[in-house]
Amino acid sequence: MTLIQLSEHKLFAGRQIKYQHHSESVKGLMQFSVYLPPAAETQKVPVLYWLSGLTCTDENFSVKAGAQRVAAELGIALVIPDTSPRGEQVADDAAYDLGQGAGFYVNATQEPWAAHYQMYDYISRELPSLVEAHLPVTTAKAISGHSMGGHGALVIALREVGAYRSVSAFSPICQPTKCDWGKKAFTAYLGDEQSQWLQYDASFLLAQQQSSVPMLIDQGEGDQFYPSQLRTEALIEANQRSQSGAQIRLQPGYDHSYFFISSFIEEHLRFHARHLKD
Ligand SMILES: N[C@@H](CCC(=O)N[C@@H](CSC=O)C(=O)NCC(=O)O)C(=O)O
Repeated sequence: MTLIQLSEHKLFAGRQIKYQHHSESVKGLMQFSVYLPPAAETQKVPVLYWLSGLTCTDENFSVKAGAQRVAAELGIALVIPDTSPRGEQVADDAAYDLGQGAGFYVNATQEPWAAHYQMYDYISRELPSLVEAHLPVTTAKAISGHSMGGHGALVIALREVGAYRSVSAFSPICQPTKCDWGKKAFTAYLGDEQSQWLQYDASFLLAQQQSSVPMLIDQGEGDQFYPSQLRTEALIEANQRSQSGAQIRLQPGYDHSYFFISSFIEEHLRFHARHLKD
């Protein structure tokens, strides 16, 4: 599989690069961005995967989060994929919370979505293999994300036991089986059988077992989607029930935007660095 470089910018002595490639999982062209810190010029570096939220591409986090300065200092690569398959041949919906830009990081089983919406496999298997084969990175991985992407990061880290050194999330959709965003997307992508939904519900997965993956979550108390869509309390309860030791912090006054993410991204990067450098 080849990577086609679309753009490159020097940034904090490292490189911000956008790639395009054919994906076997989603059966089409995908784009992702990478930040390679200066250390990657001379050695392999660990990677933080960032999963974005509804309506996003790889651009939102790349230009709004302000993560690259600290990633440069810590010697961590950032890999920032798109949030769904794209293109005229790919099923879509007029609403912002279904279809292109809203893949929910699941493997769809229902038509017309199943042909291309295989985002779980793309993020958890194909993309790391591609990145590790073509870029100067080690196999040490962490994962983080925002909102729909926070849901994706938590579900992937909880299901792929041992694959990620740490997981973090900003304003994650904690219990998608019980909120309007999740119920709409899961009905479309996975069908009406709700037992199929639970494999993608972080609160359900965390309640089932004591998780050993270090986990940090920040939720703004001024978030317009909190608590109705995000259901943070379900994750807090699951964390208590399973005694998993996740840090789940409520941050007074912060909303759902990238202003919140940029306020705490440094703490998340330093949290991941501690586990990636072990
Ligand atoms: N357009 C919608 C809300 C869309 C939105 O807020 N998207 C968030 C993620 S929400 C959960 O996944 C986002 O990251 N937007 C991109 C950005 O750069 O801020 C509406 O109007 O309600």
